[in-house]
Amino acid sequence: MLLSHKLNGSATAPALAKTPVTSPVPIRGSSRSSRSSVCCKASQARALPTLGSSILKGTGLAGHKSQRSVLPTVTQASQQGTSVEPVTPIQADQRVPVTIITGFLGSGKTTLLNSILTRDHGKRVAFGEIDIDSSLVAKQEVLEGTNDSVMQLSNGCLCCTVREDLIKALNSLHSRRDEFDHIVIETTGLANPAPIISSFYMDQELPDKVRLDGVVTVVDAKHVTRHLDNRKEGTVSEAVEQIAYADRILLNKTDLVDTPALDALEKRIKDINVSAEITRTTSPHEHSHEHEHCSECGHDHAPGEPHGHSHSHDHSHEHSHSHSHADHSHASHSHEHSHSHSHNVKHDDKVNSVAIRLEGNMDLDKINYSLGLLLETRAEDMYRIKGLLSIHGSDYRYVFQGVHTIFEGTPDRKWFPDEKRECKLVFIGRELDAEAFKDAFEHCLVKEPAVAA
Ligand SMILES: Nc1nc2c(ncn2[C@@H]2O[C@H](COP(=O)(O)OP(=O)(O)OP(=O)(O)O)[C@@H](O)[C@H]2O)c(=O)[nH]1
Repeated sequence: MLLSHKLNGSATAPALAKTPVTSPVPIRGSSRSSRSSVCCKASQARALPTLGSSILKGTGLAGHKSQRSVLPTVTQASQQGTSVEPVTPIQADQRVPVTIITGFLGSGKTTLLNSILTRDHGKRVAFGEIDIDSSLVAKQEVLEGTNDSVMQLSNGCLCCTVREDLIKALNSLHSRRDEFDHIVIETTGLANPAPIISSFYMDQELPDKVRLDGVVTVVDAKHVTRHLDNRKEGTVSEAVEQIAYADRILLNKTDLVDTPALDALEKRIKDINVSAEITRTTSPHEHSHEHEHCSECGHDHAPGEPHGHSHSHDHSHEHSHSHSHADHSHASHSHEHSHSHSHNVKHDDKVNSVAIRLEGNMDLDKINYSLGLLLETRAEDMYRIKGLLSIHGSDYRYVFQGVHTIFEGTPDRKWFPDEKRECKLVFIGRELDAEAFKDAFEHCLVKEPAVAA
């Protein structure tokens, strides 16, 4: 349902409120992604898209413009001897920011959203809910003061249906953009938010109207360990994927978990996604502990009430439950072991993060080549990439981000005269080898001539 609400307060997705700027894009593109390649089974099975991270200060680009390889645009600019400066002046981004809220069943998305929508933060929010798992996807749009209702979807290719419907809804909302400041989309269902995120980049016009501001994942601190561990051989659990795509993570229901367990959980989350900011939350829920929602059986239970299934809400029991998964360690154990961010992820989540920070300037051709190669060869494993680059010969910082085959980058602001020139890159994906990544990107640095003694 899409509703316009007067948002009060600032509990909104914190990733949202940045002041964006926009500019054209010397660095942009996506590896050979095409609509067909990101559609249907391919996109459902994996997930593709996303961005909206706060490092990207609004771009004039998006998927449809980024269907080209990441290489030619930049290389061309460089070879022609042209600078990599922005082509037109950086200007304020007028597009409507959209936040996607995702999270496992019962994690507290709706409760949090309700609190966002009723607090006094002076923003008007249009809110939409999309069920990405149901075989029948239905959606309604209702704007405050009106009763315009809207779209009922039929069965069909789910990701196409979701995408087409979302694109229509957002386009239609945009025509009334004076009525709200921000759009929030809550995803329901188990799946990862990939088809929704990709919608922002697959349409021709949408990227000029709305910008994906961020993906917020609500994590149920009480039950997430089980969800993280619950995966079929050779696959990644949906809970892991939801964490991997996040720009911001709300670790919710902290009232039900003790601090050491929360600390261990945060560590496990950071092993998956090192760049998302984690905020611990306790939602103002109606029936608190008396009736805790059970995400496993879908019902609310009073404390001590039999669940009719194996898990208990008692901490010690939950620990033993998790240990019963033979190939996983429990989150609470993770702090006892030293962790590697490369292959040996203790929990066998397979999804890990590599964060690289390098002082100095990058050679445009080399970084372009390296990123292009990565997109060519590891696109399916690459859930998200984000970065801030200092490019040799440019006064501008460059920010980029990508999801699987979709990639976009743009000049940000000028480096301050006394600012240290450095590059930061974050990769979140399956089985990423930190050392190999570091080596590859170190080679992109411009070697400064040795200073004579
Ligand atoms: N103890 C506790 N319960 C919470 C908290 N946040 C939400 N709940 C409860 O958890 C249950 C599920 O919350 P919802 O907001 O409906 O979760 P959801 O993610 O929207 O659920 P789905 O739409 O089914 O995926 C409700 O019974 C809430 O009252 C919290 O911080 N602490």
